[in-house]
Amino acid sequence: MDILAERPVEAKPLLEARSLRFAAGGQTLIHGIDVAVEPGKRTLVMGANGSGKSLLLRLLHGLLTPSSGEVLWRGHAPDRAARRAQAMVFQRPVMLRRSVLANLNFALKVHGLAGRARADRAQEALEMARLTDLAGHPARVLSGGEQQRLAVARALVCEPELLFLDEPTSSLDPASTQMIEDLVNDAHARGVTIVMVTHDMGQARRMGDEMIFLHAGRVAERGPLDQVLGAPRSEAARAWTQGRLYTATDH
Ligand SMILES: Nc1ncnc2c1ncn2[C@@H]1O[C@H](COP(=O)(O)OP(=O)(O)OP(=O)(O)O)[C@@H](O)[C@H]1O
Repeated sequence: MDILAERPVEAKPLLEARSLRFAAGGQTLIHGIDVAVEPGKRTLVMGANGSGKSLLLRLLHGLLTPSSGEVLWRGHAPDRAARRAQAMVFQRPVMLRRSVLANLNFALKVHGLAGRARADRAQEALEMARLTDLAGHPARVLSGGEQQRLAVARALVCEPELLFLDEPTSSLDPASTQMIEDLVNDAHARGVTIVMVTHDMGQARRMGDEMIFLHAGRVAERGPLDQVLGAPRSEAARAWTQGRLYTATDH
């Protein structure tokens, strides 16, 4: 018998950070981080204010250039196709001064879709985000919850393989949060890999497969969410899960 065949197949990371460091204003803010994002998983990034969560997301997505180290997409430097396979949703949605539908159409146009295919895809996205009735409204007059639904729909409409979300529900009420979580979970069920920053422990338990816990620009802990929350090894993550205050200057 081939003993190699009995070994579990290791999933290759979709995205990897190797010795990622970022400095600005004479300060090192991200200190040589190594992380891997597994395909098809929902990886949550948690940690205190200022621990570097947004910076890490921006570095992984290629919006910031690392001072040293590298980000790899399927083991290689990200090319144009890799960038097109990723999308990001920010804490505060940035809407074009156009209608809801035009915001979706614009994203699809940039992605190279035209004609019937574009119209059909935009319609599906409207339905998915429950925004069909608001299709003709200026996007900027929508409520915060509706804008964030549009932002998630606009990110998903081009069918990314990887979706980054930076605290997408931090200013939303429970009903709006639920709708965003449903959109993200539906995308995940269709195979989209998720990397999401959240401060919300309930959301982490509802949505996380893997956890990266940052403390002062370093990875304090990472692993399966149940393991990190159930038996945290680092003091920073332990304090967090127990609801204790633990400041960035504690070590
Ligand atoms: N361009 C920059 N120049 C200098 N300092 C920066 C820059 N961007 C971020 N920082 C600092 O880096 C640290 C990490 O910022 P980051 O936004 O990643 O934190 P965070 O973990 O996302 O925090 P929060 O939970 O408050 O959103 C902060 O102290 C921030 O002030």
